[in-house]
Amino acid sequence: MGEPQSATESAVVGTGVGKRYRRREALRGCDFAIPAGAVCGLVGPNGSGKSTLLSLAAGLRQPSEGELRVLGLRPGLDEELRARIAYVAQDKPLYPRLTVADTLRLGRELNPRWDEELAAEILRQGQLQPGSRIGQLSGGQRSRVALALALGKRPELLLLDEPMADLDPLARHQLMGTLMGQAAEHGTTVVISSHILSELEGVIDHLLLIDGGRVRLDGPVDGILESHRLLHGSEGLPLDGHGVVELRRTGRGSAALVRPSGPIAEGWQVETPSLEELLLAYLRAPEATPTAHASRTEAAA
Ligand SMILES: Nc1ncnc2c1ncn2[C@@H]1O[C@H](COP(=O)(O)OP(=O)(O)OP(=O)(O)O)[C@@H](O)[C@H]1O
Repeated sequence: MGEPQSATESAVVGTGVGKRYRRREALRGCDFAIPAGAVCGLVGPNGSGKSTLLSLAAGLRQPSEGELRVLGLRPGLDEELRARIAYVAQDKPLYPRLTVADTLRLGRELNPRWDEELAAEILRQGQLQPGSRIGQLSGGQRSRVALALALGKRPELLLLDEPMADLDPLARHQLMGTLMGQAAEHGTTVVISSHILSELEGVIDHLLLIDGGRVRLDGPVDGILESHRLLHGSEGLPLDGHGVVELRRTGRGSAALVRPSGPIAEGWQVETPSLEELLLAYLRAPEATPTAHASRTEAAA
């Protein structure tokens, strides 16, 4: 078994990763590095390639081009990796005929580092009956079982594909708290895809934004926010020389998200964007200049 990754190493590294499904190109030329111990938000519009990227990292598929390393190994090819990562797919595949208790027993039998107490607690919080069949649970209840299995495994890397999408707000809040507590306690790297941007604020410390199968942003959240400014002002104020991610009209004038390259012209009201404001601007402006590499470099500087 390989050595655990130190905090300075990367847990997931993509180099020119591409994935093609027959004629459709889902990912192209993706370069990124998610540090070990990070909680990484994987964000992008529908069909941008998030699930594809997670399934590659989980070793369920192989890249069509480039290289992907997970905990220093090749997912799907290096067998030992299977025990060290947990993957919760978007459709939460579980055995519908098994009961909740059978499912937990399977987790216990298959995973040497199984944390029974944690898995059982997650199920108890959702008031799930051990004798209930998986096939008769609601979508949110199945998500809870899938998360109990994944967390109970005590993985070094947790890959979560929209894990909270069908949970009610209270359950989401509670499970996110459990997830973050466990990640902090055990130094688990978490990669979580989500469309609920407010859910990621204050939770993730690394951002991977993909759009149209390409990486647009990859870096520490603090550094990315710090390298952008949100501007409000009257229409026609100059933005010369700055990298403009988005410029739009508002009821009272103009708003812009920019990557400043020097002093900002007088008249603009200047703020550092929140994570949600930054992500919304990028998602609204899909054709903006690709900035992935520059962001990472600046954020690291
Ligand atoms: N098994 C498949 N066969 C063919 N094309 C696929 C397959 N899975 C995904 N795709 C295509 O690859 C692209 C990326 O899909 P993917 O599911 O990775 O996106 P996503 O960002 O996870 O989307 P969403 O936010 O809707 O879940 C899409 O154009 C999709 O139609």
